[in-house]
Amino acid sequence: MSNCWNQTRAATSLIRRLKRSIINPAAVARPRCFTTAEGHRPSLVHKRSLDILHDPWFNKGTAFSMTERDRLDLRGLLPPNIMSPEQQIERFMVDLKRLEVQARDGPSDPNALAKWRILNRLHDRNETMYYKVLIANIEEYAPIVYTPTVGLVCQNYSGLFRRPRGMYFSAEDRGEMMSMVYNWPADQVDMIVVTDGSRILGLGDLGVQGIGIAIGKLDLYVAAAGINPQRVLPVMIDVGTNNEKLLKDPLYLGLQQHRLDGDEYIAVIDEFMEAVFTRWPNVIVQFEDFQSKWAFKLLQRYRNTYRMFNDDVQGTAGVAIAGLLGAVRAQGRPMIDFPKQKIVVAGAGSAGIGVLNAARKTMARMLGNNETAFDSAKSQFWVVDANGLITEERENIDPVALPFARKIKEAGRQGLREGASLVEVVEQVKPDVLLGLSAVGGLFSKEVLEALKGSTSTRPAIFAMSNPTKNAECTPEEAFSIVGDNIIFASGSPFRDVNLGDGHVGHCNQGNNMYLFPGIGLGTLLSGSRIISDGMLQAAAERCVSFVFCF
Ligand SMILES: NC(=O)c1ccc[n+]([C@@H]2O[C@H](COP(=O)([O-])OP(=O)(O)OC[C@H]3O[C@@H](n4cnc5c(N)ncnc54)[C@H](O)[C@@H]3O)[C@@H](O)[C@H]2O)c1
Ligand SMILES: O=C(O)C[C@H](O)C(=O)O
Ligand SMILES: [Mg+2]
Repeated sequence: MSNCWNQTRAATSLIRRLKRSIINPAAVARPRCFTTAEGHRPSLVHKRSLDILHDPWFNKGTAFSMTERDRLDLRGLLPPNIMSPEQQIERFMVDLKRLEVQARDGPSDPNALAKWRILNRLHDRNETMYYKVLIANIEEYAPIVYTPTVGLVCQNYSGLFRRPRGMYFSAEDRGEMMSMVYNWPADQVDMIVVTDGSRILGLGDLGVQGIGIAIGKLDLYVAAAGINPQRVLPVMIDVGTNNEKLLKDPLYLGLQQHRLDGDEYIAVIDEFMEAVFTRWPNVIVQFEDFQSKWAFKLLQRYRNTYRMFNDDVQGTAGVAIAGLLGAVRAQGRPMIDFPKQKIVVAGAGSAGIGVLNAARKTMARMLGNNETAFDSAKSQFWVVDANGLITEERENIDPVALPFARKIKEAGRQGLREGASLVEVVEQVKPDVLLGLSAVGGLFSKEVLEALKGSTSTRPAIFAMSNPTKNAECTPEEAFSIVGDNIIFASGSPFRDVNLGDGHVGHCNQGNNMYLFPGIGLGTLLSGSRIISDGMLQAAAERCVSFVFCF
């Protein structure tokens, strides 16, 4: 819910300066013969000649000085004119900016994939320059290296794959992971983002191609939290895929078998966790885009033993809390009014339930933090999934959704029943907030938005948080035109602000866990905490609120 990259950058650059030796890529592991930007901290490089030019961690391309060229056996391997890093970037940006002549970037940027390719090639040959470009233009290129373009990249990954990035552990590697983990060249890894590709954004099971999401998340760890790019590791755990199209595609790069399940599945993830924490005991592992069925189970299984968290469950929750509190403020009410908000949530998966749990805890704290407070907080939520309103009458209810099932009598008094449709629920409840984490594009239809006009709030909030762009529950244009100019709007993927006429702007805030997960990782790294506790996540969410401007 924030357009606050500037503040985030200012904060992280401050931390970076304070903790330079830990997290500044320029200051760590630089080869002895290189001159760093600050001109200090030499470090050893054993490579010579073309091996250096082909190593993205050390390659400086045309920016190698004459002395460096002599020392590293590079003389004659590069054009003679030595470029400054600034000139190199200028030359690169000419190439990239050419794509913006015909089309400005944005949610439906037709050149997004072409831009991703150009940036990815730079990432492959010169990491330092890649991150300089990304950090300097983060607002512009986050939607390219991250959501929404990363979704398209994952969908097409088998075709786009050129050079490997990160590690792949597959079901075929059972029994081997403890030794495989030593194939990674870095002796220190601070951050791993791991996925099993089972629920990539709102795009479903993309199997091995889901590694793109781990790469995109780690790009933000480097660009927004200043983590050393040599100490990040994207990981794909390939236990197969249930995506029939991929299973039939001869060019698909992953295991062509159905997903492992049950104990077999857990055994693979257990082996992976043991292997990475044996080699890098201080690493932090972010679980990303695991289908809900496993997201909660794995979080409970590991969270008290390993330094890990689940971004979709816990990162999203923190950002949503920041947005929900920001909305209360934008309604002109004191934050303490948060427990009075009526919230309809569409989607009861890893993200929806994560948000509900955190919102309930936050409300309960505001109400006195006792059993009664905890109980009365849950009465503020109405949860609708693919089968409609969730009540205690629901058969085979998912245990994680059970605490939010409405009592059937209570629902009846409101004119609602088990399985009531989203329109009916919005009509009857008249919520202050309508929040979507359903992965269903267009779910907030004209009828649903019309119903929200009856909200008891002067400024109803609509959070269409599903990704990527086409999966958003509604667009800001639809929300402003149907519900009215006064709404508070946020989306998971970036949209442009809406021109409301007469010089008025309908602001589209962004509600994406990218505003939190880099801070969760950085905070854990710097604090040295052995686990990532609820208290830490709550503190992170509260910090995030202070950066939020909900228009
Ligand atoms: N903005 C963010 O930071 C952020 C963070 C995490 C997830 N997400 C997005 O949230 C979406 C859901 O993620 P998830 O992990 O919870 O997925 P999931 O598949 O586990 O859950 C989806 C939920 O939506 C429900 N649903 C399906 N059709 C529905 C309908 N017609 N009406 C109401 N509910 C319906 C399903 O029953 C299920 O409960 C994805 O698009 C993902 O990209 C966004
Ligand atoms: O990846 C994102 O953009 C947010 C979130 O983690 C998601 O799964 O949609
Ligand atoms: Mg995710």
